[in-house]
Amino acid sequence: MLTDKIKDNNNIILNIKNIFHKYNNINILKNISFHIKKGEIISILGSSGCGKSTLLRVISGIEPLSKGQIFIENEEVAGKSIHIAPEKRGVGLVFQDLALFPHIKIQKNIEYGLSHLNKLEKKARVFEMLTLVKMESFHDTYPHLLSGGQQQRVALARSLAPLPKILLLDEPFSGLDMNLRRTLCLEVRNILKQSQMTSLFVTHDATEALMFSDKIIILNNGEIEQFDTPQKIYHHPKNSFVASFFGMINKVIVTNILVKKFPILNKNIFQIQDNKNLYLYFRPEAISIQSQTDENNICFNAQIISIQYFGSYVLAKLITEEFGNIIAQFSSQEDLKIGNRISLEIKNNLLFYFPD
Ligand SMILES: Nc1ncnc2c1ncn2[C@@H]1O[C@H](COP(=O)(O)OP(=O)(O)OP(=O)(O)O)[C@@H](O)[C@H]1O
Repeated sequence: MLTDKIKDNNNIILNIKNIFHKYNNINILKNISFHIKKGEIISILGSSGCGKSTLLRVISGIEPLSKGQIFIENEEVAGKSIHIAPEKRGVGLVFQDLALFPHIKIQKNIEYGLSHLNKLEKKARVFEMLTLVKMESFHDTYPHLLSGGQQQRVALARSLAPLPKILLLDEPFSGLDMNLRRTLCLEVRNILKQSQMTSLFVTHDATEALMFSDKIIILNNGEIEQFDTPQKIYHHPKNSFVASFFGMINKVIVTNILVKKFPILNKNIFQIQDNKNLYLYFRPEAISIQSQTDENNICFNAQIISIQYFGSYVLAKLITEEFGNIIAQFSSQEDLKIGNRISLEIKNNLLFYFPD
């Protein structure tokens, strides 16, 4: 209905329309379009140099746009002959190098950016933000006396204090050790959800993107490969680039011999053109020890040639007649030994097919 559509449009906080950005005449961002609704947390995931930070800089206004349009709450902030200054866009920023002022206490650090409020309002806002990030007892402390994770929480409180329309986070956890990184990632997600803050988060860590986001943008060489929920991106990747982004993946060429052996493959691949090689992809965890023969699954035998232990799971290198050498993930509770012959299966819905 029209009223639903209008409501939906009003819900859009950031709208990016066909944007391009060039450095030294080289296109770094190429025809990027997407939008973010109120309260959504979106990640931009991509390898080093693909343009993630450039995209954030263009949205914040630190970099001018080469072409296209950017709207924040329906106001055009960048476009043909329009460039609203960064401080007037209502955008909050959180970077890896926190940029807390070292010589002033936490309370004053958070008050920075609240000059439009009176003394009482400032105090109330600082307390509210410190409570949100569970740092209220540290208001009278200097930044250098806090741990890395605590400093990052204060930096978040400072960016949230002016109540920005959208928060841009550029690899905010990358300076921290892995355990703290994962814990803080979930904590920050809860804080952002609690405050209904619309957020755009840059990372090159696939697990972090899966944990943190409502939706993920996969960026490759300045272009969007896929924009979808973590579940869809992981289980229904659009192409081999996206499928390969989340850790190890097995890749096997589809031959007539393979299709003859596993007729179920034929059912799945009818849409593929004849003149292109077609590859079958499956993740190590898609392989499981066969419970019973099911013609809808791919069932095969393998011999274990090596086992790598990771605590709760193991990665086993297998040799198979059908697929050559492949990698499988099993629970470390399984009693597996090098040289064992095992019967395995891959569920039909865990197979991907892409031309290459
Ligand atoms: N100021 C600049 N002048 C010229 N080229 C630049 C400038 N800033 C970035 N680039 C180039 O633009 C491309 C994209 O850089 P960007 O920093 O956006 O990548 P990124 O995806 O954020 O990478 P990383 O994950 O390593 O931070 C890179 O090739 C980089 O060398």
